[in-house]
Amino acid sequence: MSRVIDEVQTTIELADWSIIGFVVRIRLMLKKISQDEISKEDLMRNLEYAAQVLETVYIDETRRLCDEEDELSEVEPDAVPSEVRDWLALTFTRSMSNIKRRGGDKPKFRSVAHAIRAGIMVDRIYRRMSSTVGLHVPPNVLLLLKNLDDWSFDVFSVNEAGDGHALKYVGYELLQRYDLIAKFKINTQTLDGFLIKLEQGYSKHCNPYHNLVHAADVTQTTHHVLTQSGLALWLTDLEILATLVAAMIHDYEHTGTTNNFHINTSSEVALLYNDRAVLENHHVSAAFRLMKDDDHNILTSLKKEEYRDFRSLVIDIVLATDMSYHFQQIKNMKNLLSMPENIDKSKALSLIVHCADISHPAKDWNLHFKWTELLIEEFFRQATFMTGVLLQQGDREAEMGLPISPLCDRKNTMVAESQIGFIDFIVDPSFQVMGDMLERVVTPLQQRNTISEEVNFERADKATSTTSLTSHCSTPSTPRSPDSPGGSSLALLNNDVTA
Ligand SMILES: Nc1nc2c(ncn2[C@@H]2O[C@@H]3COP(=O)(O)O[C@H]3[C@H]2O)c(=O)[nH]1
Ligand SMILES: [Mg+2]
Ligand SMILES: [Zn+2]
Repeated sequence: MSRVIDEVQTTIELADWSIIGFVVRIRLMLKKISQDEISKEDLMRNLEYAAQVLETVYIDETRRLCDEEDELSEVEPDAVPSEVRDWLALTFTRSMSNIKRRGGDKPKFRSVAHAIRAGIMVDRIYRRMSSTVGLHVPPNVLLLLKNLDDWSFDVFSVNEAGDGHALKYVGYELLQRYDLIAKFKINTQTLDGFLIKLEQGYSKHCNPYHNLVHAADVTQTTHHVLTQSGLALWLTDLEILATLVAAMIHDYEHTGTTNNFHINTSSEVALLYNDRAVLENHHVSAAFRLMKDDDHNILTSLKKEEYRDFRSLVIDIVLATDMSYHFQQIKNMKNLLSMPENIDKSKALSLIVHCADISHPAKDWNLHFKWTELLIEEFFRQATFMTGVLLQQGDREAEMGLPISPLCDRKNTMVAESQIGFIDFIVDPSFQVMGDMLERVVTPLQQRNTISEEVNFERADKATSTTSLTSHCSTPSTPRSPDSPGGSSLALLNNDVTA
C-alpha cells in the first residue's frame, strides 16, 4: 500500500505542482492510513479519484511533450554547455522552475533535453514572428495567390485586389513558399521596404507595360517553370533566391523606351554603359545599389562567397534579358545541348527568365491580349530622360529627325502581323530550346530518383519513400533537390513546362 502511495506522490510531483489541492487530499489519506482511521471503501474511493486525476494529467503532459518532440526533434542536448543546460532547465521546464531541486541534484537528462528543445522552440517562434510582422496580405489577395503555381495565373487581378502591389505580394509569397525568408534570415521589414522600393522604381516612368505588374508576372512565370519542370530540384537555395530576385528586378526603373532609342538619343544611360545592354545594365546596377542601403538590404545574412555567387548569377540573368542577345543566346544553348557536357546553371536560368519575359503569347488569350495592348501603348508613348516631357517615342523620334522604330509608328503598325512574327520567330523557338534544356537536365535526375526509389522499395523504407517530400515550396507541386541541402524525392517530377 505505502509503495503505491509513494509512486502516486512521485508521479504527482513530476506531473504538475499546480494540482496542490489533490496533493493535500493524498496527504490527508496518508495521515489517516498511518493512524488506522480510514476504511477500505474510503481508501478505494480516494485511490480511484487519484487514478483519474493522474490519467488526465498524464495524457495532457504526454501530448505536450509529443508536440515538442515533433517540432524540435533534431536538437542535440549534448552540444550545450552545462551552465546553459542549467539555465535552460530552470527557465523553460515547468517542473524545474517551480519545484526546488532536491539537495544538489543535477537536472535529469530528459528535463534538460526538453528545456533545450523549448528554448529552441521559443527562438523559432520568435524568428517566425519577427519575419511575419509587418507584412499584411489582404484576404482577397491571399485567395488569388492560391493559384500562384498556375501557368495562366492572373497577375492583373492580384494587382487590383492588392491595391497596385502585385510585385510586393507575389515576391513576398514566393520567397515565403521556398522558405527563403527563414533560410536567409531576411528581415520582413527590410523585405517589405525592398519590395516597395522596387515597385516605386517600376512606377517611375508610368509605363503601361514595363511596370511592376510585368515584374510580378515574369517572377511568377519563372517560378512556374522552376517548379513544374522539377528544375528547382537541381538548384541550391541561393540559386533559387538569385533567380527569383533577378526576375523581380529584371526591368527595374525601365524608362519605357528601347535600348535603340537610348543609343540613338545618346541618353545618359547609353553613355554610361557604352551602348551595350543599356537598360539591362541599369536594371541590375540600380537594384544592387538599392540593396546596398541598410533599410533595403535583404542579403545581410549572406557570407562573402555567397554574396559573390548571388551577384554574379543575378547579373548574368538580367543581362541575358537584353533582346539583342536573343539569337546568340538561343544558338549558344543549342550548341551546349548538342554536346555531352553538363548544362551551365547560369545559362539555363538565364534562358528560363528570358522565356518568362516573353511568355505572355503562350498564356491564356485574355492575358496575352491585355499585355499586347499595353506594350503597343508603350511603344506609342514615351517620357524621355532628356526633357522629362511626356511624348510618344515614335512622335519624339519624328520630332528629332530619327528613323521611327518598328512598331512605334502609330500610322503604320500592323499589330496582328507583327505579333505573329514575334511568336513564330522569337517566342516559339525560345520555348522549344527551353523545353529541350529542361528535358536534358531533369531526365537524369528523374532516372536517378527512380533507381533510388526502387532500392527504397526493396528495403521497404517507407520513411524516405515517394510520399515523404521535403519541398522547396509548400505546395505539393514543388519537390526539392537531393543535391541541395535537405533535398529529397524526385518522384513528383513532370515535364509540364510550357502549357
Ligand atoms: N513585338 C513584341 N515584342 C514583345 C512582346 N512581348 C514582349 N516583347 C519584347 O520582348 C522584350 C523582353 O524584354 P523586355 O520586357 O525588356 O521588353 C520586351 C519587349 O520589348 C510582344 O508581344 N510583341
Ligand atoms: Mg528588359
Ligand atoms: Zn521584361
